[in-house]
Amino acid sequence: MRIVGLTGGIASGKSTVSNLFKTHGIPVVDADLVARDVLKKGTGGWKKVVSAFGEDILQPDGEVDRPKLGQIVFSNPEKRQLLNRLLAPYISSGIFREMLKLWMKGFKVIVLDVPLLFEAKMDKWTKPIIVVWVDPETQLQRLVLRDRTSEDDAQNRINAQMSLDLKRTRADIVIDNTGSLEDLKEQFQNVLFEVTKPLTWTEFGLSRQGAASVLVSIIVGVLIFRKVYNTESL
Ligand SMILES: CC(C)(COP(=O)(O)OP(=O)(O)OC[C@H]1O[C@@H](n2cnc3c(N)ncnc32)[C@H](O)[C@@H]1O)[C@@H](O)C(=O)NCCC(=O)NCCS
Ligand SMILES: Nc1ncnc2c1ncn2[C@@H]1O[C@H](COP(=O)(O)OP(=O)(O)OP(=O)(O)O)[C@@H](O)[C@H]1O
Repeated sequence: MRIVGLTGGIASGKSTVSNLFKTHGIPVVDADLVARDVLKKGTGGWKKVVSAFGEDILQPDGEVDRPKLGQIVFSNPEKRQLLNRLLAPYISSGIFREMLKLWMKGFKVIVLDVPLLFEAKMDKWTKPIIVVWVDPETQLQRLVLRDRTSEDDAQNRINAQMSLDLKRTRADIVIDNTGSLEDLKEQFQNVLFEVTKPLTWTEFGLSRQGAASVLVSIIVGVLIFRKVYNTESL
């Protein structure tokens, strides 16, 4: 199985690119959705976070008040690191579970959309790595517009991540999403071509079909060996 890494900065356009993959039949594991699940009321992640940050971060219905927690962690690096540390094991196992489901369904190419792919060192699982880059002014504008937030708040969130310029140096493929959606779709055609190239032997071995072929080869090998061995010992 080919595990494509998709990352970038906040509001750089990862979800927009993810949607293009999905419309072309390539499934996407969305780490933000996994991170939401592991913070739902009553889960292990929720318990850890409530005991570390206190009940003040809860809404009256007991769910985490996400904007409130966001304000705390995006303006305080130590608290953000604490939240990351608490949730990281739940997020990685959630991502792994989603990947396993897609593996069992027989998908040969899947995309992991992980905003903190490099920060969480998940880049070693993925090849190729796609970074969706955007110029800083456009990123800030789009974030303010999408989240209807202040420039200060948006800048805090941008500053909480590794810089997009550094991320692009670690990419196999860079998508520059500073232009229009039409520009993006045009670049996406090349990306799709790269990502859907025939699998390498290693990728094939990691796919469900590859694993099945290895298993069948082993069984056939053992049967032939036993037949030859039995014939010789007669
Ligand atoms: C702080 C929380 C509650 C704020 O929730 P909110 O609904 O406002 O934002 P949402 O989860 O939709 O995230 C929006 C974007 O913020 C950025 N972001 C989220 N968490 C982090 C983080 N810990 N560090 C840096 N950037 C982050 C990502 O680019 C993400 O796409 C939430 O982001 C969270 O639980 N974060 C910790 C989990 C995490 O690391 N998520 C990223 C998945 S790899
Ligand atoms: N090329 C583009 N032209 C104009 N608007 C765009 C373009 N690409 C994305 N957008 C808009 O910019 C905003 C951010 O895009 P998107 O939500 O895809 O970013 P993201 O990287 O997934 O963000 P997050 O890290 O918060 O999940 C959205 O409102 C989206 O509609």
